[in-house]
Parts: sequence; C-alpha cells; structure tokens
Amino acid sequence: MSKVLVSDPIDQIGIDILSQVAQVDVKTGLSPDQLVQIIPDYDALMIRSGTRVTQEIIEAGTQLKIIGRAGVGVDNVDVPAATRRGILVVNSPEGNTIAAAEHALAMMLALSRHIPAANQSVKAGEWDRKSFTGVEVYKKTLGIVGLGKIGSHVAKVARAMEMRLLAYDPFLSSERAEQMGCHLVDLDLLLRESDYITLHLPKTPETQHMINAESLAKMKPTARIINCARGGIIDEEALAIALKEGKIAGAALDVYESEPLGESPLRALGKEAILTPHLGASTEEAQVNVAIDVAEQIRDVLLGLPARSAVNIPGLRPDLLEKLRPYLQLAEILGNLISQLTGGRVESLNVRLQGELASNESQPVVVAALKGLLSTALQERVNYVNASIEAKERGIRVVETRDAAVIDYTGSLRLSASGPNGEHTVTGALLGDNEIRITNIDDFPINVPPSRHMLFTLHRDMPGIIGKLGSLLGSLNVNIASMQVGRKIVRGDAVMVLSLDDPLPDGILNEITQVPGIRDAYTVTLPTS
Ligand SMILES: NC(=O)c1ccc[n+]([C@@H]2O[C@H](COP(=O)([O-])OP(=O)(O)OC[C@H]3O[C@@H](n4cnc5c(N)ncnc54)[C@H](O)[C@@H]3O)[C@@H](O)[C@H]2O)c1
Ligand SMILES: O=C(O)CC[C@@H](O)C(=O)O
Repeated sequence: MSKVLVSDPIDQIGIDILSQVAQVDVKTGLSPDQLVQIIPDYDALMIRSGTRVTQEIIEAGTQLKIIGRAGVGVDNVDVPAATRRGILVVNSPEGNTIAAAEHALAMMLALSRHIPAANQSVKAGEWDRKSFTGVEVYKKTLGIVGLGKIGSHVAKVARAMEMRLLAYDPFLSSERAEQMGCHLVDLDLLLRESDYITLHLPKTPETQHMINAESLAKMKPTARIINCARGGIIDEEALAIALKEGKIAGAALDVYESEPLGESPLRALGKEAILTPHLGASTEEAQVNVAIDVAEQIRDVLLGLPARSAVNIPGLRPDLLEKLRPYLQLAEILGNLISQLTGGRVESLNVRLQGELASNESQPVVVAALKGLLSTALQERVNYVNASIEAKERGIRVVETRDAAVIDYTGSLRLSASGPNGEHTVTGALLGDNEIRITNIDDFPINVPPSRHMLFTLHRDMPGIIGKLGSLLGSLNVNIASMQVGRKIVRGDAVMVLSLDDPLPDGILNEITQVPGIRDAYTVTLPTS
C-alpha cells in the first residue's frame, strides 16, 4: 500500500480521501532534518505553507511521486528540483479565492472603523467613543493591484458597496478590467488617487518592494493599504515609517517579508495598523476546498490517473509525455519569451505547429505555450489544466494552425502574439539531441539557445553598433556570454540576441536605445535551469 505523509495541519476530509488508497501519517511540526530522515518511506507528501520542501528533502524522497500543496502558492516547494526528479507538484489554485478576498474586504472595513482597537478598549473596561470615529468606504476610490481571481472578487463586492474602482494589472486588457467595473490605470495614478489600495498580485523579483518609500510618498495622507497577497511586496520598514509619520492613514497586513513575523517596527504601531497571522485562507470552507482538491489529486496520481492541477508536469499518457516533454519545454519557453517581448498584454496568440508537431497528439504543446505566456502574470497559478481557461477568461484569442510541410527542423513551433504594445513572432525547434533553439525572432533567422538573462535589440545593420553595445554593457559590469545577429539583407534591419551572465540594471534599456542605429531593445528572463 502507498504511504502519504501529511506534514502540515489539513482538514480531516483530506485525510479521509487519502486513506481510501494509502496509509496516511500525519506528522506536523517536523524539523527539516527529521523530514529528510523519514521522507524516503513515502510515496506522497501533502503540505500547506508551513513545510519548506527543499532540494535536500526532494532528493531524500527516493519513493516520492507527488507533492500536494493544499493552497495556491508553491513558493515553499523547490519545483525545479521536483521536476528534475520527475515528481509531480499539484496545488489548489481556486480553493481559497473567496476566503482571501473576504479577508481583504474585512481588513478594509476593520481599518475604516478601528474595530480591533475599539474591541480591545471595551474589553479593557473603557467606553471611549471619541477615539474611534471612522470613515465610510461608500463612494471612496479602491485601487486594486492585481485583478486576477481574488482581485476580481474584491472588485465585485466593492462595486456593491458603491466604491469607485481603479485597477493596475499590466497583464490584463482594459476591456476585461471594464467588464469587472474597474478602470485600468498605471500604478502611479492608482497610488495617487486611491483612498484604499489592496494588493492581489504574486510576489516575483519584479514585485518585491513594489510598495516602498517612494510609492508610499505618492499616496494620499488619508489612504489605507491592505496586503493579503504575499509578504515582501511591501517594504515593511518604509511602511512603518510612513504610518508613524502620518504619511498614510492606515495599513492592514496578513502576510510578511518573513513569517512568522519576528521583531518588527510594525508591532509597535497603534490603531493605524492591523496585523493578522496569514489568515487569508483560514476559513472552514477554504480548508475543506483545498484539502479535497489536493487529496483527490494525490489519490488519483497514486492510482495511476492524471492530476487536474499539475504545477510542473501535465497528466499525459507516459509514452506521449516522454515524446512531447522537450516540445512542452520549448513551448513554455517560447510562450514566456513572447509574453515578455509584447510587454505581457497579449490580445491574440497564433500557435503554429510545424513538421512532426503538426500531428493531433501535439495539443498539449499549445497548452504549454499558453502556460508559458501566462506564467509571467500568474506564476505557479497557471498550469496545464487551467491555462486554456485562464487565457479565455483574460480575453486572449488563441488561433491554432498546423503545417506538416515545414521541414526545416523535425518539428518546430511558431508563436505570433499581438496586443496594445505591438506584434511579435518567435519560432523555436529542437536539435537532434533535444536541445532547444530559438530559430527566428520577428522573421529574422537566428539560432540561439534560450538562457536566463537575454537582451534582444532591433537595429540597423551597420559598422560599430555591436562594439558600442558591448562597451556599454561592459561599463555596467554585465558579462556577455554569447551574441548573435540575425538579418535578412546586408545593412538592412537586423536583430541582435545576447545571452548575459548577469541581469541588466534597471532603466538601462533607455540608454541602449540611445545608441545610434538601435531602434528597440527588450530584456527577457527565461526559466531555464
Ligand atoms: N493571504 C492568503 O492566505 C492568501 C490566500 C490565497 C492567495 N494569496 C495570494 O494572493 C495573491 C493573488 O492570488 P490570485 O489567486 O488572485 O492570483 P491570480 O493569479 O488569479 O491573480 C494575480 C493577478 O496579478 C496580476 N499581476 C501579476 N504581476 C503583476 C504586477 N507586477 N502588477 C500588477 N498585477 C500583476 C496578474 O496579471 C493576475 O491578474 C497571490 O499572491 C496569492 O499567493 C494569499
Ligand atoms: O494557509 C495557507 O496554507 C496559505 C494560504 C495561501 O497563502 C496560499 O498560497 O494558498
């Protein structure tokens, strides 16, 4: 019989489902060393946010087939390490959406009416009505940063309270935002105009400290900010200073840069700050939803059936998966690349399957391209199962074409995306040993392997331009690992593709486009190992 280890508290209903097919051991509060010691006995591991599943634990889990995260975020799982070992990682992208949205709304109202402080005061024997005069949310402006599943539920309820809604989400079209009753604006305007700001976006290197001293300074002195998304999106030190100095009126936080929250200036604040211990998903209903969702997937996988919310590997027939695996990786990389070239806001995507990829069995490759496209916005919340639905819900028109006659490589994939920032096309293929190559950008032929940090320029093919760009990057201490130029005619338009050892410093694209002859430049970060 299979064995499942449950290392965080999960609802009993999940244990009951797992017990249908496996011996279930619930052992919470294990140290990393204890987990490394016992994990070799288990076929599956079920966690919430409390267990950190490191590469060491994954490597010790020689029998592990699946790791199930009862919740959305898999930031506590080393997913690349699991993928390398062929271990499936599944989550529950929607089980706690309503819970998290309602927590943010509760925080907004609690902040407005000083409910926690007033409650404390009455319990302390006082009857102080003067100190707790609040404000109404009616007709006030709510700025929603991240209009995904949780943000859009917040929008729906806030509309019913007759709030004016602004939203900032660089990966969503204005039409889609308008359908949700929100006016899509840039972050600067949202910060300046909102009475309440609520964050519902993922934590990524780009969103780390998105709310910092500079952004707090743009907010109204009467503004209140709520973070029920992820710690680290707000710079906590800057927030504590802004609250102490009255630069903004209040903040309600559920998530922190480091959890559990240790010594922090936030703890010393008065009624202007409300702090909860990561309770966004802690409702009876959400815990039942996520426990069922993830336990059913673990049960199914242990029975040899596919999972419905695989974060890392699609639930395909093993022989087909083996055949398609390198193409799925190619498709994800190209999807991710084209999303970054088009600035994330894609309205239509044309997926062209060429050569051997034109067969009907290649449908998962289209899904992988969508997963890659959406992963810049949705991170681990997009998977092989929901990618097509997410694309549809975000108003992306997907057109699929097949052409078996293209035989420059055994199989190749061409993606064309268009949106308000223009149109781009990328093509990629596999070399004989399944090595991925980007073979074409905007109809310029190239042949480069994808790498973590890349720079693409569109320029006029003329003497000296490569040297100027090289010196500029050198002066910034950015090392070029490889460089290639693709052109159609000599001294015509050309693209330059550079693989860099280091990320480019912020703001440098402007300087690059100042180099005479360079018309456009894009930096790209790709998820390569
Ligand atoms: N407090 C909790 O217990 C709790 C519970 C559930 C989810 N969460 C967190 O809430 C957040 C939102 O979850 P969701 O399910 O709505 O996710 P989602 O993927 O449905 O939506 C996220 C939205 O953020 C947008 N986005 C991405 N990068 C952005 C950026 N730089 N600026 C603005 N918007 C950006 C995306 O386009 C997307 O629309 C996540 O961080 C998730 O981990 C917290
Ligand atoms: O309570 C939890 O398990 C964390 C919930 C939430 O942050 C998630 O990512 O799903």
